Amino acid sequence: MAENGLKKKLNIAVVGGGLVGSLEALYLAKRGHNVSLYEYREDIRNTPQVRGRSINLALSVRGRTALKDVGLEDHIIQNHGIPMKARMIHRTDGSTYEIPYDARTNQCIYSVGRNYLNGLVLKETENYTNVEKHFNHKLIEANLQKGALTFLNTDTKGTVQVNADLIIGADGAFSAVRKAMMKQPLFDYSQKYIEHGYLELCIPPTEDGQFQMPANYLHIWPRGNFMMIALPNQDCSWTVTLFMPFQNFKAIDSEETLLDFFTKYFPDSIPLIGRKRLVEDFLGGSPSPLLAVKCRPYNVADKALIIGDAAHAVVPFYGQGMNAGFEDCTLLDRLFQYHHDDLAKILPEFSETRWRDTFAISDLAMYNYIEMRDLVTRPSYLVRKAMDDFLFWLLPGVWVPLYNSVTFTTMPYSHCVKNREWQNTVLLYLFYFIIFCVFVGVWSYLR
Ligand SMILES: Cc1cc2nc3c(=O)[nH]c(=O)nc-3n(C[C@H](O)[C@H](O)[C@H](O)COP(=O)(O)OP(=O)(O)OC[C@H]3O[C@@H](n4cnc5c(N)ncnc54)[C@H](O)[C@@H]3O)c2cc1C
Ligand SMILES: Cc1cnn(-c2ccc(OCc3ccccc3)c(C(=O)O)c2)c1-c1ccc(Cl)c(F)c1
Repeated sequence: MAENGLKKKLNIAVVGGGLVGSLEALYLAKRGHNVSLYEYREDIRNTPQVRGRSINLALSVRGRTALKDVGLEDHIIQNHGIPMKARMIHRTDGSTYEIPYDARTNQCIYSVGRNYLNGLVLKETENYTNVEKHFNHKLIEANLQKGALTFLNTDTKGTVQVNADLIIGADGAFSAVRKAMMKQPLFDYSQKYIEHGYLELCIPPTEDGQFQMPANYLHIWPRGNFMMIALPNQDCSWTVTLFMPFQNFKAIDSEETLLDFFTKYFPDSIPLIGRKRLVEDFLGGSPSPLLAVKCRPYNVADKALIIGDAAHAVVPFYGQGMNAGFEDCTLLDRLFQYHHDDLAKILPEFSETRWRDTFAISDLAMYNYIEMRDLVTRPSYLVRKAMDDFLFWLLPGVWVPLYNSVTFTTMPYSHCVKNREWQNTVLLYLFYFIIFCVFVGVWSYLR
């Protein structure tokens, strides 16, 4: 707050015009600050889909809450997002069965196009004269304490010096802003590449432009150490993502080994993708790596902050990365409101209150990745899921399964984990009680 009691207009540089950076620029613009958004790539509204980034994503409640704040939720839900009300599990014999997310309240997640959503948010910033967007600007140097940034203009090959009251790094998993933060004392950082990579394939629409599979489902082919999913697109195609260890990708190096593999594990997908298209896209592509990043704190004094994948890149096995990054923007906006734009209070409080939840979703996603291999084959998982679903039906306000609390509520991620631990304890005692009753019953019968 300025001395005269009026709100001080901050000059804020947002580095990264991806999903989270463009949303954060919009949030800050709505607060009246002067925002300069710097993006390495060209304006995605003028370029085709970037390979090596998922083409569509699952949007759930946390992401929707952010979009509602900036007035874009209704547009996305009514005009673009495709509701997925259940999982459609595909067995190896090609048969399928569905598991609703929540039959009682028709909860669903939405499949949204990455480029469409990013472009929509960028377009919305054009309604604010206090937002400048600079594409083809790559951050190459940062003095965070001084609020000084140096960009390479990849068009002119010249450099651009920028000074800002606040630097927000939303420049993704390989963040240059985070790299500058790592020079700060007491900055903790860890990263992990998992052994799995991912490759995207496409199930095209039928000749008359319809979906080849039931549309309102998240299709999952769980196969132990690898799994495949498909999310629907607006053009009635499907973006199929195969997650598999790199060594397995490497072993599939010919049309014959490819078709043998798909015939064994995903036979129903071959006619859907098309043999020719499958061979071309699989052998013509290469799997992308999956990286998890954990770090803290997210701020440097009242000068700089990292959000989104720059702060907490997670493996995609919970469909929460973008949702978590959007939630960063929501929580940051609440702090701006509460502390009247006082960065000396906002930034440290964001770091201190957020890291437990981002660590929790990172661990949950990694847990899902590890557990998924056994989940669908291990009887104990299936029993647990059945008990979860029954108790959720019996006590909906009390017993919320882990996936539902993460995906369909804004319960802090760390509370979702605590909630699960409480449920595990209850089920364990319930299991012991059942064993005890069986024992007493058998003992009484045999007496
Ligand atoms: C296979 C896969 C599936 C996924 N599925 C889902 C899902 O279903 N649901 C979900 O919620 N999340 C999902 N995610 C995660 C989601 O994609 C990310 O969490 C999200 O894109 C993070 O957004 P971001 O803006 O923080 O980072 P990014 O999307 O990586 O954007 C960072 C931006 O910064 C720019 N940039 C980078 N370096 C610089 C620099 N030096 N100077 C200037 N600009 C720079 C980049 O060009 C980019 O535009 C998935 C991820 C993967 C890999
Ligand atoms: C993109 C996105 C959005 N949500 N989810 C998701 C995650 C976990 C889930 O449950 C654990 C489970 C999944 C698969 C098999 C058994 C249990 C469920 C579910 O239950 O529907 C849904 C994903 C996703 C992302 C990657 C893979 Cl590989 C995947 F399968 C799903």
